Amino acid sequence: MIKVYAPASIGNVGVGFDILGAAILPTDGTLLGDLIQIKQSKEFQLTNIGTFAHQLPKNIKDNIVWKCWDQFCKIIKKKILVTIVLEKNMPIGSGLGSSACSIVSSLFAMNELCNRPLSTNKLLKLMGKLEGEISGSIHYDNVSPCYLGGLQLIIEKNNKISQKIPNFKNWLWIIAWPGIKISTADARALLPSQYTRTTCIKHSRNLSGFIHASYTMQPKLAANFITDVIAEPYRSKLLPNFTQTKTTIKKIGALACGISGSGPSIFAICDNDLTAKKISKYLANHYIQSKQGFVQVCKLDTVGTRIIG
Ligand SMILES: Nc1ncnc2c1ncn2[C@@H]1O[C@H](COP(=O)(O)OP(=O)(O)O)[C@@H](O)[C@H]1O
Ligand SMILES: N[C@@H](CCOP(=O)(O)O)C(=O)O
Repeated sequence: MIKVYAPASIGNVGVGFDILGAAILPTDGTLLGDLIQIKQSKEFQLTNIGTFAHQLPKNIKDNIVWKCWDQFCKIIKKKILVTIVLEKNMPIGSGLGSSACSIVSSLFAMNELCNRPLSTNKLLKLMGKLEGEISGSIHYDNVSPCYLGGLQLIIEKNNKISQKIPNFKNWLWIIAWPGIKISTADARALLPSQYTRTTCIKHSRNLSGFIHASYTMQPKLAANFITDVIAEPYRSKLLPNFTQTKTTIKKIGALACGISGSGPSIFAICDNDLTAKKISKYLANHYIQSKQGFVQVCKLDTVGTRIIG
């Protein structure tokens, strides 16, 4: 039996719509991600457990884990019968890469069980394909950091899908899931198909400036480039009191703040524990909308998906 853990992720990271993603790990050691246990068996079985198992589709063939198993077997041209236990710890429609956690953990686990017939690149390509089937269009900014860890820049060039970029080890990434659901597909449908030249220039300056500041180790400059002119202007209305929350968090001392993925989770970045505590307290008291919601102080998960048992 193989046990695999796949971490939560922040898609877009504010400044890189669809092409920047960060894997995160709570500083208190909480495993904020999905777990998959897999072993070969006489027939295919999938059991869902965990806090958010009740949110999963009732029909087994609608569970993305079944789709991953089915497509993996088709690619390797062998029907490998397995028993899978999915520990669904990530809320669906959270903006924390919930579908990516299930996609990456199940494909990673199948590939390990079958002695890695697929290369890293082929596996990541398949992950992106399955993510696209769920959200309506392929994007790698959740599956790539979830799989490979760290801060991933989606390049899709020279037969490479993504590459890790430098990060600031003293950055703390505070995430808050308010306890409500926003479908990625719906949030993507909200975005315009075209942007003005001014917006394109602003976006390219922000993204290239962030990458430049990351490589030249200028944290304050990097944080100042974390501005979303692509998705936030259209999606912020879906998030409860987003504008007020963002303004207050910045006043408390956040270096940057934005929508995590397609929302409703938000993320804030700071560089010290005291500010992280103040931001967390504010979010817990003002952004959480139901008892299911949560706030976590995280660091970047530099490892990504791994075998834990
Ligand atoms: N194992 C799974 N984990 C997450 N979502 C799943 C899974 N299996 C099927 N789904 C479906 O995929 C969709 C995921 O929605 P999405 O908005 O992309 O979530 P997230 O943004 O959290 O990844 C939902 O309709 C959900 O029912
Ligand atoms: N780039 C995507 C990211 C979606 O992240 P999720 O965690 O909400 O699935 C987008 O913004 O649509």
